[in-house]
Amino acid sequence: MGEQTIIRFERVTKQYDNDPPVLANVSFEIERGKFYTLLGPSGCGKTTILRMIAGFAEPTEGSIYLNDKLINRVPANERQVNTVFQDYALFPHLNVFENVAFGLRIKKMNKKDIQEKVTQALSFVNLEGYGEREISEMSGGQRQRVAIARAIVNEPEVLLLDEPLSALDLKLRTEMQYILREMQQRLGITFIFVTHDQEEALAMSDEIFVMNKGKIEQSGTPNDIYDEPINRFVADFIGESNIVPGRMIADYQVEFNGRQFECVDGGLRPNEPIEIVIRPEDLEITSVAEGKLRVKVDTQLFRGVHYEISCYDDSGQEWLVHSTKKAELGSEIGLHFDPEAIHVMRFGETEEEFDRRLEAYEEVEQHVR
Ligand SMILES: Nc1ncnc2c1ncn2[C@@H]1O[C@H](COP(=O)(O)OP(=O)(O)OP(=O)(O)O)[C@@H](O)[C@H]1O
Repeated sequence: MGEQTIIRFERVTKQYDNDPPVLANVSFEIERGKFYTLLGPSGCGKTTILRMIAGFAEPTEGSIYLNDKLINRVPANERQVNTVFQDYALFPHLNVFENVAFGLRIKKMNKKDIQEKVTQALSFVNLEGYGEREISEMSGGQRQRVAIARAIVNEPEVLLLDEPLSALDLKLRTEMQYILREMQQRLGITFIFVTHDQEEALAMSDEIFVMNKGKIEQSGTPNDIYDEPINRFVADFIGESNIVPGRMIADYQVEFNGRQFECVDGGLRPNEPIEIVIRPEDLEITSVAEGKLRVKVDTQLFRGVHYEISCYDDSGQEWLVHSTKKAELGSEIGLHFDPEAIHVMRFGETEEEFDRRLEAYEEVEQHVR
């Protein structure tokens, strides 16, 4: 375990009754002082991971370590971990100050220290001077900040945030994203943030775990995940992509659309079936003669910063283009892209599907030989 590791999951499985496991054999490490995001569709197991870190649920199998200590059975109140919930879970009959002071009063801290710590926590979330307000007098965004102040006042080592922004409107949500990110950097606390919003994850995180059906499909920095998705599930979930089937010819050479193209990816076997990803913003509109692909423009939407243009090639494959240039509906155009724009993925939506397909592929290979 690295020096920086604060939390470690080792082959953790969580199963309720005889249902299929909601988490299956999950292993990962969380480093101190970073902003992590668990990203994935509803029901993939994000909250289950948070609940196990907080101590509200126990793993069925496997081990969870906090600061190198096995904590599978350590009660929630003995962990240096605090949670901010989606519904804030504030006490409506207490004012802002008392909501934030609650944990400190339970710890029987003296009055002067409580005053100092609560004032500091409120100023961290830009709510200085709001202590005497009732919760009912606070807006959604302000309540969210009270909930965060209540969590950080306990000086946890890890702060868990379960979709804390999902009840806010878009403008407030963006504002809170800045506040949270900035606060995490100032406090240096490890944040583990749960969301199903990929833009939020990309904007805020040092590291993202992309989850699907009780597994982590891929972990990495926002750039890694966006630029180098490992499979179709991740590519589809993070941003918009053109995903087409193809074949590896050799290192740095792929075939798709019946033609060969240079790329910068290698390391896969010649002839291996692959899928290639090209992001819509990496496709450039040009003349048919100059384009690497020839397509017909089908629809076009103005999105403010760019046009979102849907085109089809002769084989009926759709190509989505984000372009600052406008195209003419129904016209034939060329699409240009650089070798760096081609990202090669192993074929199949998920790792499991990939393994099944590879087995089938190897069987066919043996027959051919
Ligand atoms: N106490 C429980 N008993 C039985 N099944 C449960 C229990 N808690 C969670 N589950 C199931 O575990 C799965 C994962 O739930 P979890 O809340 O971790 O998902 P999630 O990714 O956080 O989803 P969401 O984004 O909708 O909150 C779901 O299918 C859920 O129904």
